[in-house]
Amino acid sequence: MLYMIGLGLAHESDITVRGLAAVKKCKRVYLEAYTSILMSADKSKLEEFYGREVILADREMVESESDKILENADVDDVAFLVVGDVFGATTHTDLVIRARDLGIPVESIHNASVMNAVGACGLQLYNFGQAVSIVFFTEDWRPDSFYNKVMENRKIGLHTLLLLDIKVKEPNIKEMMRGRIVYEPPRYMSVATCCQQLLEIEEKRKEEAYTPETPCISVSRLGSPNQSFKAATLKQLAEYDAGEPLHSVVMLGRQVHDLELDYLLAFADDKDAYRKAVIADQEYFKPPPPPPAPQDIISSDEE
Ligand SMILES: C[S@@+](CC[C@H](N)C(=O)[O-])C[C@H]1O[C@@H](n2cnc3c(N)ncnc32)[C@H](O)[C@@H]1O
Repeated sequence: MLYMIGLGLAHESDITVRGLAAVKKCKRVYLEAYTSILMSADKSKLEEFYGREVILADREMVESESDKILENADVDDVAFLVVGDVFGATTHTDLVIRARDLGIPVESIHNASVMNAVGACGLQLYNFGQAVSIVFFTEDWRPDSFYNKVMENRKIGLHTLLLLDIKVKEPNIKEMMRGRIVYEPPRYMSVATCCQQLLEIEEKRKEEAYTPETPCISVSRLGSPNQSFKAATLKQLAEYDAGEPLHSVVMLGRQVHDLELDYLLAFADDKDAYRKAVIADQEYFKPPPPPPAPQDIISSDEE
């Protein structure tokens, strides 16, 4: 059996009771170690907690050497651990498809994901549109495909969850050209970098999917003891230090319920200014008023 197990967001003890029971009986335990990090527990802490060896599975192993992970999984139990939920943002459906093709039974054991825990900022999950990923810009690669999705969300008034790039175990390109594999230190995109990149793309596209005054929320270290939120405009968050990783950003849509706003104001330094920014933002993509009902149209003869 291949067990796909979500670890939750921060602590080794965030794994579910059923997940832990499965890990303990598995012959091999892999930890997917490139799309997210368990903020309050490293490999050795996990090994101590599970009483089992944990094998780190980097991108290369999961994407190109999945046979290693799936070896004998038709007769032995193998666990594949994913920070957050197994199907939250990073889906790992490829691995499940390959297991199915090999006749290996698969069982998923779910957990909290950034995709649902973000509700802790006070916005209704029902009012979120498409989530987008923001990747680190390089000198010659500054992708803006997220922009159209944000525009689509904002046109129908929905909030956007922006998930930020993380780079673990990235080879240094210059060293690679010299034929040596040297890995860069891990990098996690900050709220400030994300917002600066967003501002740069708006400056380039000028279609007003959002503006520097658009209200946003900085979300850091969700689910950990030092989880924090900051409600501010995009421009303000471009200068904001959100502390240790992991970070995400939420950009508000026009549909903000009074209760959502009340909740958010607790995270704003200047509550009055933030309320004004939210109200002003509701003018963007505002739908035209509905046409009058036929009985309300008074003809000029009747007047
Ligand atoms: C590709 S997603 C992986 C999501 C994970 N599988 C899950 O279900 O939560 C990773 C990105 O989500 C965001 N993220 C994940 N956990 C977070 C947390 N605890 N606090 C803030 N952002 C988080 C960060 O932007 C991070 O780079």
